[in-house]
Amino acid sequence: MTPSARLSAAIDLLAAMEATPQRPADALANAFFRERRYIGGGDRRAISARVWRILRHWRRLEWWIGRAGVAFTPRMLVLAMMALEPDGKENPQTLFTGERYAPLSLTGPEQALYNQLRGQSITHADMPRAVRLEVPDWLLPRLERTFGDALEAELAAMEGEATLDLRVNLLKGDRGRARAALEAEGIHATDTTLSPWGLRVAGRQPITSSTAFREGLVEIQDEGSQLVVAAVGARPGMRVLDYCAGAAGKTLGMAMTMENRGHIVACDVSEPRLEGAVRRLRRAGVHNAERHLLVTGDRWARRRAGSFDRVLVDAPCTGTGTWRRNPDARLRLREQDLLELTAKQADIMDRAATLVRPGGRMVYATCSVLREENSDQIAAFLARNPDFSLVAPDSVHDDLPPGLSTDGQVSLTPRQHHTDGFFAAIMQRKS
Ligand SMILES: C[S@@+](CC[C@H](N)C(=O)[O-])C[C@H]1O[C@@H](n2cnc3c(N)ncnc32)[C@H](O)[C@@H]1O
Repeated sequence: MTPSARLSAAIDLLAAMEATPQRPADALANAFFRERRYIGGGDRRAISARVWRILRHWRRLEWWIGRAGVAFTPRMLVLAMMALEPDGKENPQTLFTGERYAPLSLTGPEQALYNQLRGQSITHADMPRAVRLEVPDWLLPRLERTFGDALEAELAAMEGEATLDLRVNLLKGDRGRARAALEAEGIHATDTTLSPWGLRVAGRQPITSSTAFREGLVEIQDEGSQLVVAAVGARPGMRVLDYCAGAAGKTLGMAMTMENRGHIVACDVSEPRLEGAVRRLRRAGVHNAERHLLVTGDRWARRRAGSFDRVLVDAPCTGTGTWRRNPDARLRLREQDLLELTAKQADIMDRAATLVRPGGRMVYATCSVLREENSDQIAAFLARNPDFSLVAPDSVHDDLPPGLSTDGQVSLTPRQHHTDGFFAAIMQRKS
């Protein structure tokens, strides 16, 4: 594709996002490219890179467009980003040509916007703090409560691009073997510093078509997510429950630390998500897992009360820890969502707790950085359930690196740990 045609496709993708603002950008982009199979891998990456860069700067671009008093359109967004790029080398005149596959020529107001913004810095002193930090107004006080003086630095790190991490599946081989297998296919990876099973891949690489991935030797999983698996400490012979298993991302990790021995149940209320687990479990060579769809008034849970050594609650959450991957999620998040999610998290935790055996452990985790979903939830749960208490990671079976948690709670952030934002709390039921 020519640079103009790529630009045109980026404008079309932004228009699709504007038309359905409640749909996640990555799902929209997947559908967009599926309908345009003629767009090759390199073009797709270039188009997505432009769109994701705009998503990361959305509130500031919106502010500049509003200040200029022009209509807020995908073309204006693209132009504003071009004008405000610190080392912007693109010339809109040569891209908006109106020729075949290129965007139409610039209108007067579009050219005026570009001229007005060119050479300015994207962040302006008059911007409200929430605009400058690219967060919804209602969320700013909550983020201030979480991060205090470190807020700006933490949010700056959350604006960066996420790393591409893999978990080596010890059921199939070790880190050295996985590194070598990937290297043989031109994929350079280095050991992660916190997860004992992680590899970090340099740049964007087509992992899913590699032999190591197809044979189940590696799985794509953020290092933070791997550390949640480590916090559970699932061991061979245990009975383990992954209560919000989704497509089994963490079930796979726990089956690995259980060395395929004992029994693990992956539960969820979503049938399609659990369905997604089947292929992954098979590829990873997991033999000790069962799936169970949770339904209202489930007798399955009642019959298994107090029977699991480990229960993981990987709760549905705002996903504020994954903004590096999904910058559009910031724009979609509403206060009502947070209120509904915190009520749901408390309910799920109470239900899951009934399944823990005396002396067993429940690990509550989210990929959120908000206290409301993390330490506040734990404090409220412990007040409601006095037979549970926080415990430090197991010193005998410890996959968590030292120093990450002393009180049984782990808070990871992109700035401090170079992972997604994750929270995990380890709680033990009285014997
Ligand atoms: C954060 S996701 C889980 C991700 C998954 N553990 C992984 O590692 O890939 C949260 C999951 O909770 C599920 N969920 C929502 N409400 C639930 C409920 N009441 N009980 C159990 N699971 C629930 C959702 O369907 C979703 O799959």
